Amino acid sequence: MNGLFISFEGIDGAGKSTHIEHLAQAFRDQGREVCLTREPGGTPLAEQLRELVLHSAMDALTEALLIFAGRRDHLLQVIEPALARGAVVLCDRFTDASFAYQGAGRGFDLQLLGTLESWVQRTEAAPLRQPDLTVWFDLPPTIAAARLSGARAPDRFESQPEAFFSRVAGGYAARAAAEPARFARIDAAAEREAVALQIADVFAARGWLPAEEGAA
Ligand SMILES: Nc1ncnc2c1ncn2[C@@H]1O[C@H](COP(=O)(O)OP(=O)(O)OP(=O)(O)O)[C@@H](O)[C@H]1O
Ligand SMILES: Cc1cn([C@H]2C[C@H](O)[C@@H](COP(=O)(O)O)O2)c(=O)[nH]c1=O
Repeated sequence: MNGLFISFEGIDGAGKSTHIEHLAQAFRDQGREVCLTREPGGTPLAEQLRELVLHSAMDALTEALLIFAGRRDHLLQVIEPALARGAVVLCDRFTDASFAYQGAGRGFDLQLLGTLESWVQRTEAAPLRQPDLTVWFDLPPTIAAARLSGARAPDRFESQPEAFFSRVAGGYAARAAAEPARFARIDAAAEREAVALQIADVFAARGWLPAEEGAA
């Protein structure tokens, strides 16, 4: 069976974590091996880099390089081996987040991000490894902020002002417009159950899960 690489994207608080575990179980119920992972992070080394990126002050280039360094390790140690085994890789964020947060959010050079993407995502198995599907939780920043308010101590990204998240949301919209076949937009402002149904439809339409299996 072919591996499947699925990423989940959206601004902080968009609702990704709420739905990923249920999807993982739906795939397991179909007899699939599931690799549940995240970025930044996903390997011991990349988790250490995550701690730095989320909590230590640094300039935009340092931030981008650390994120892509972690991504390289994650891709080689976890994602590629899982895909080679035929597993379903469910990844909470991948490179679209770099274009949205570092590119659109911080104003970092998009061309340089493209160069890093092409270096880091070239593997023995793929000239440019990208997700087969990116589930994009689209949510206005005001709603996300309200959902997250008081929930946890904010990290370097979560403590950014609303204008930052408006730019990040615009960055995701631009990536989705550039690759409409890879992206599935979810109206994440809907009630939890309605969001789950939208996700179920996306997976059923691709024949990856039975119609009822994706709904929480
Ligand atoms: N459809 C929804 N309606 C209302 N609240 C929701 C909905 N979906 C998720 N939430 C709540 O919003 C908060 C953020 O959700 P969640 O942690 O799933 O987002 P996330 O995208 O994983 O965030 P982050 O990337 O910052 O970790 C949680 O408290 C969650 O219970
Ligand atoms: C992959 C990736 C992530 N980020 C940011 C986005 C989030 O604010 C944090 C991760 O936190 P989460 O609660 O696990 O979602 O990291 C980024 O700026 N660039 C990236 O490439």
